[in-house]
Amino acid sequence: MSPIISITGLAKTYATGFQALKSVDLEIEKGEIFALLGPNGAGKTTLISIVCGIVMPSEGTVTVGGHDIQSDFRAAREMIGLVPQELFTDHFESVWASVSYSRGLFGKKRDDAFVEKTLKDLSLWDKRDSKILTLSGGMKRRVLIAKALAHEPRVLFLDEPTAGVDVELRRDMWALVRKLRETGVTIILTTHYIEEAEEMADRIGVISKGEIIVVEKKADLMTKLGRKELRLALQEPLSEIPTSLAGHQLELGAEGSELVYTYDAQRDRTGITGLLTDLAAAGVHFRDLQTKQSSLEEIFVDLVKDKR
Ligand SMILES: Nc1ncnc2c1ncn2[C@@H]1O[C@H](COP(=O)(O)OP(=O)(O)OP(=O)(O)O)[C@@H](O)[C@H]1O
Repeated sequence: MSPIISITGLAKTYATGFQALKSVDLEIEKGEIFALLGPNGAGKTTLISIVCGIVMPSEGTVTVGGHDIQSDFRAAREMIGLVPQELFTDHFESVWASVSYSRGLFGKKRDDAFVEKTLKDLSLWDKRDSKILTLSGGMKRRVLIAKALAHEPRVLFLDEPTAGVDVELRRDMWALVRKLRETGVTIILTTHYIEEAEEMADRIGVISKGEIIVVEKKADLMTKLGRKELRLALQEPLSEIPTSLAGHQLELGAEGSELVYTYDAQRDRTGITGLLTDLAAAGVHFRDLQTKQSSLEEIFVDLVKDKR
């Protein structure tokens, strides 16, 4: 697949002297959902803001659909819709006026049918004449998305799209993002909610202290970096791990009634067969077992911790 966004050697030092981004290279593929994960202050908003032309880069280049964001700003910006974290200024406008205005800002021809379709897709049609200030928080977020989509962008940035929204609205937003992707829109979202990245993303980039430390397909990230655990529920609790089992990666859990074996599922030899043989020889019997793959959250915490 060809990249729709190419970022090369991107760096940003703010006027305070703070270096928020350090030589970031990243390609976003056409039609994917890309999640950018990172702790507070990692540089997510700075990165998005540069691509959207809100913040000037200190070094490096960015192209969107082949257009350089500096030398060919208008063409690059026209391809992008941005759903910011912050809410509105146009409280006294109606939903319809606000969304139509956003379209006009990009010099697009008036197209009432398109605005109508966008509002309908976002379940905002009934609210088209309502003033924005009368809407609930969830509805306001939908309006932000409608405004970002009003000029028919090919790339949509969502900065923390579901921060502070309830579970139901979060699910609605996820469904909506998927629907948008089906129409060929490329989606880049930043999120603190690992669950969101796990649920939504095709690929995940992890940013920490201004550097992209990992970019992987979600499934690869989970198998490559994830570890598996084998939990054995013991017939008799143990007070300590028998010395004959010291060669295995074991821990005692659940007050001695469980043995937890951690292994790398990618390796040819997981060591499970040897472990089971040694357990039998040590007279340790179990009544049940289960395996668990580490979650994206555990992987993320490990990655970011290593970086500190
Ligand atoms: N205009 C600015 N001037 C100086 N420093 C800034 C400016 N904007 C952001 N920073 C700093 O740059 C760093 C990265 O900020 P950024 O907003 O990009 O992080 P983030 O990953 O989006 O974090 P969050 O999830 O908290 O929004 C932070 O330490 C922030 O304080």
